[in-house]
Amino acid sequence: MSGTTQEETTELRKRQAQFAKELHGEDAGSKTGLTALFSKNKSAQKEAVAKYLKHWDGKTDAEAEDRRLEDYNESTHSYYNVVTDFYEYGWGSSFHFSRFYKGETFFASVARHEHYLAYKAGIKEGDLVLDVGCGVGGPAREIARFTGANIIGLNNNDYQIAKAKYYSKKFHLEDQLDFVKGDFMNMDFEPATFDKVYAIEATCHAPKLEGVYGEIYKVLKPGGVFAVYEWVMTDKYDASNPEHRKIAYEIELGDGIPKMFECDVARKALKNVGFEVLVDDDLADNDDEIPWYAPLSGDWKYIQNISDLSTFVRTSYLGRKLTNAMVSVMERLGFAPEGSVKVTQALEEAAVGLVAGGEAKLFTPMMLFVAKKPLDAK
Ligand SMILES: CC(C)=CCC[C@@H](C)[C@H]1CC[C@H]2C3=C(CC[C@]12C)[C@@]1(C)CC[C@H](O)C[C@@H]1CC3
Ligand SMILES: C[S@@+](CC[C@H](N)C(=O)[O-])C[C@H]1O[C@@H](n2cnc3c(N)ncnc32)[C@H](O)[C@@H]1O
Repeated sequence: MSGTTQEETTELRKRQAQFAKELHGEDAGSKTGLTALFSKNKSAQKEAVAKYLKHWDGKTDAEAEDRRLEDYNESTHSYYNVVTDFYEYGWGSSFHFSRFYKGETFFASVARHEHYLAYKAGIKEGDLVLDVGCGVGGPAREIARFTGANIIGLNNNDYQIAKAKYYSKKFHLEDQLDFVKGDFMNMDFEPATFDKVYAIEATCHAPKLEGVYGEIYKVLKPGGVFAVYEWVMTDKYDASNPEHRKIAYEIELGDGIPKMFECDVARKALKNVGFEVLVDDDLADNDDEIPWYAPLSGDWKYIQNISDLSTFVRTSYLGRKLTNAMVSVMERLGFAPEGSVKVTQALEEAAVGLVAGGEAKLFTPMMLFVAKKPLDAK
């Protein structure tokens, strides 16, 4: 975190890149989903799962929380090393939630959620844009096509960067897109580089929101805009209520988040680093007939379209049990690496916590903030 020297950062990056090669192989980009899972280096996968789960021992006291916050970089890196194949298998290449219109397909709603953020940020052709925590580049590809902007994706996970690069070549978007390795708590870009910055369901992995928002503020040009879909606990959340804390812990554990912050913490952090907040809107706080957590809810009444069936089969409660059983057999037979079942169990906790948090409106994955760096900022 803070106090890390340049040598330590370079050393950490080298180690993570080497480990990624060992775990996923040289041609990491080309294999997807469970096919990729079955071709992992088995001992490296076991190590990656252990590295991720070492901080998740059920403890929610301040000391346990501090350990998770301190180790956020390695811990998140390990989390995405082990979940990326499952995410792609179950959800596609955009790792975020979205609102659903009646009759709209799953993938149309995911794309619309991305277009909406681009529209709110005012991203236009020729802009230089930073995507903070870009995953395997699903949103960057969609927003590049939608707006004509040039986008750099920043990510601390080598496997996801390799995949994002592979896809941008495959879809002939290399002229508009680039993907770079880096920690969003300590960015390497020159100050005042970008016209716009966006982040989709990524900055919640930060140990301190002022840290990541401060870096974004620094790399934005004066007058530039930052738009974010933030994961936060809502004003209904009460950390002293054990039921509420249990839900927050399930979300933290299953989603690789050191600590879920409350909405007001995010709001204040934006202001503290110098932003002028233009939009402050929880997009999940509505009466949508089909809630954002519908695919995970297991309620078949939410299937809108025949083309959604394959997604729903993978994401619903029954579908997840089926995947878990399949992975369990494959692990026992030695086809899937040791630890794969533990990963499906952690993801199950995520799904349960997210649906419970969504139903009770204790949690939102789409707290939309649009914030501006003042024109006269230094
Ligand atoms: C972790 C953050 C900040 C965002 C990711 C949001 C979502 C894309 C994921 C949250 C829980 C994930 C699960 C799956 C896909 C991606 C998420 C919805 C699965 C459906 C993938 C297939 C597995 O068998 C079950 C997973 C349940 C959780
Ligand atoms: C849930 S995924 C969202 C990815 C992408 N925004 C999308 O919607 O598809 C969160 C992303 O944040 C990245 N991330 C987490 N912590 C990071 C850090 N400290 N620095 C850079 N990227 C980080 C992860 O590697 C992952 O790609």
